[in-house]
Amino acid sequence: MTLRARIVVERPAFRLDLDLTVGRGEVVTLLGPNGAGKTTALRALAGLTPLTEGSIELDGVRIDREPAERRPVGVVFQDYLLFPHLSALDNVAFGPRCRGRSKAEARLLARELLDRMGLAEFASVRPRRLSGGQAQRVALARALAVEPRLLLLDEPLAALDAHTRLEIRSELRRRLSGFDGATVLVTHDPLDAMVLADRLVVIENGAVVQEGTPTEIARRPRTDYVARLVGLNLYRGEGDGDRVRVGDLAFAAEEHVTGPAFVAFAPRAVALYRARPDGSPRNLWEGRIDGVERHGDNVRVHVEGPVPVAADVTPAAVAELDLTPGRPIWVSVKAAETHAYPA
Ligand SMILES: Nc1ncnc2c1ncn2[C@@H]1O[C@H](COP(=O)(O)OP(=O)(O)OP(=O)(O)O)[C@@H](O)[C@H]1O
Repeated sequence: MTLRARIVVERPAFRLDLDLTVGRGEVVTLLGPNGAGKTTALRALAGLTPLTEGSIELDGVRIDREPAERRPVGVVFQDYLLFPHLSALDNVAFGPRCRGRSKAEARLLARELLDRMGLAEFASVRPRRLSGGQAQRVALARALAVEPRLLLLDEPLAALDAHTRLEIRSELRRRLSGFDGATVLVTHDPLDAMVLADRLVVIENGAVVQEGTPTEIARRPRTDYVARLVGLNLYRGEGDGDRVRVGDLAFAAEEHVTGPAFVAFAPRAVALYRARPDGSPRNLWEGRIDGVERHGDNVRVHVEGPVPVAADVTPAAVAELDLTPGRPIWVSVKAAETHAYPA
């Protein structure tokens, strides 16, 4: 493990108590409602908030007694906090300079990083002339410039508009997968969490309530918050432009994707049938009822099969469908309600 931490921060009306381990190259997302303690945890890892108790080890070495600027940690803040009066290049070169690199070395390193982020031609541009996505890449380059072994990102997509967000989300995932240290990311957006994380750690009121891969968490929520949060079926597969293959299934979706792809749809987009439906709707397969539970005014049906799926049906439909666990059932999802995007 690269990062091994026990983070305890006490405040008059709040206590954060968190065990966190993150492996090499792993992206762990801290997910939780407002006030859960996510930012506090991140700030404690960065050395910006003191620990009340606990310790933080990176590659077996304790870093929690080191001041922030001595820790091998890179941080991307929510609004990036780029220095407005410095060019993109100097923003990125700032960290290495502070850590004792010569001006020429720091600028060389910064230039390489900006190149890697596809920002070579923006090196001399000041932050206010960058788009949200570009500013985020500069902030990521700046965090990586100190050659961190731990990368921390606080709501890295929050400053972007909804349209840019989709694209930047996939791009950020690719960039994070190229980093071989440990990454801890904080968000309260479930889709960001699902897409960006190898593993989710859900925190509520300063404590971990659930931990696992996005699929595990989505399949078996343990708290109302998590259940509401993951109101999505989500799979990872391979797109051929027309369909996205997930195991034995090939999903037709609204969007066309080639290469590694996610497929997502809401449980309310899923229709269930006792017998194979007439015609040949796309995205159709046979499964077996795994479980049934109340979900707001509806009933959530879990179906096992080639992929596990959650379907929301009305109480009236429940009677018609005979939802006994183990019973075979046909599942279909409209392509128009199925979303695909690059993984
Ligand atoms: N500087 C501070 N002094 C005192 N209390 C604070 C301070 N910062 C945060 N808190 C409190 O600590 C708790 C955890 O806050 P924190 O910002 O870590 O939550 P969060 O999960 O990041 O929430 P959000 O998603 O709203 O950013 C909250 O009750 C908050 O009011």
